[in-house]
Amino acid sequence: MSIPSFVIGIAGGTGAGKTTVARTVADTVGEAVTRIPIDNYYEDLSHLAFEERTEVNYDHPDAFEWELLREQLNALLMGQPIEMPQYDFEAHNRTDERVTVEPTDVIVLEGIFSLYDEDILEMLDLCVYVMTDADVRILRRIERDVIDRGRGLEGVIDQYLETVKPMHEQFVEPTKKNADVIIPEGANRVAVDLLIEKIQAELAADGPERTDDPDSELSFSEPPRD
Ligand SMILES: Nc1ncnc2c1ncn2[C@@H]1O[C@H](COP(=O)(O)OP(=O)(O)O)[C@@H](O)[C@H]1O
Ligand SMILES: O=c1ccn([C@@H]2O[C@H](COP(=O)(O)O)[C@@H](O)[C@H]2O)c(=O)[nH]1
Repeated sequence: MSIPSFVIGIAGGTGAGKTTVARTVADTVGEAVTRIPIDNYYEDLSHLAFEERTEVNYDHPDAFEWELLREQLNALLMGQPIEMPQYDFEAHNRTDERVTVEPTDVIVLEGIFSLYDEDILEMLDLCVYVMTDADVRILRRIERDVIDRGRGLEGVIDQYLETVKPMHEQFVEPTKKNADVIIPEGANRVAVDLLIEKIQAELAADGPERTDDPDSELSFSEPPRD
């Protein structure tokens, strides 16, 4: 088990390429990286019928359970495992399942509001905003929502115009000012390679032999963050 030493937030509009960037980083760097999708922290809406859940504004910050996200991120930073909720986009709801996530050296927090909450910003060492034009994002989203998230074309377009676009302009896009790095177009190879190099440099600076095994001569402990 590790005490995370480097925490990255990856924000950006829907379809910008956040998940693709985060997955590429995690797949390349390997098991030192844990990916935390903020989508897993949408409020539990089990008290609503499916039809009512389709009417919810999922692009407003109030749609998320911030307290749980702060608490679980904080626990990881203290070296404690969490029981991360899971989200089902087809059902518009959290599932009953929880997945145990052990802390690793690098945490990647990814989602439209990764750079929104002041307390979470305090926990991030590197803030990334993936910036992709709105027309490209909506085209990507139509394809993804229809193929992967069980949606109809008309519903995707209505939702985009009624909530996704206005909330993006009001709440998501302004968080770009919190970014240290802006990645154009999502899976931008040059930018993603630089991000991976930065992470590998941070890991190397922490020591290649790093371990928290108390029986190891190389073991060490770090004080929890403020
Ligand atoms: N640079 C890129 N060029 C082309 N397609 C991309 C690029 N980055 C991401 N995509 C594609 O766009 C879609 C949405 O990307 P995703 O990472 O899921 O976006 P987000 O997580 O920001 O909603 C996916 O099908 C992904 O393969
Ligand atoms: O039940 C739900 C929950 C969320 N959404 C939409 O998902 C996107 C955020 O995910 P990305 O991977 O960043 O696109 C957000 O824009 C919500 O509108 C949903 O449709 N239903």
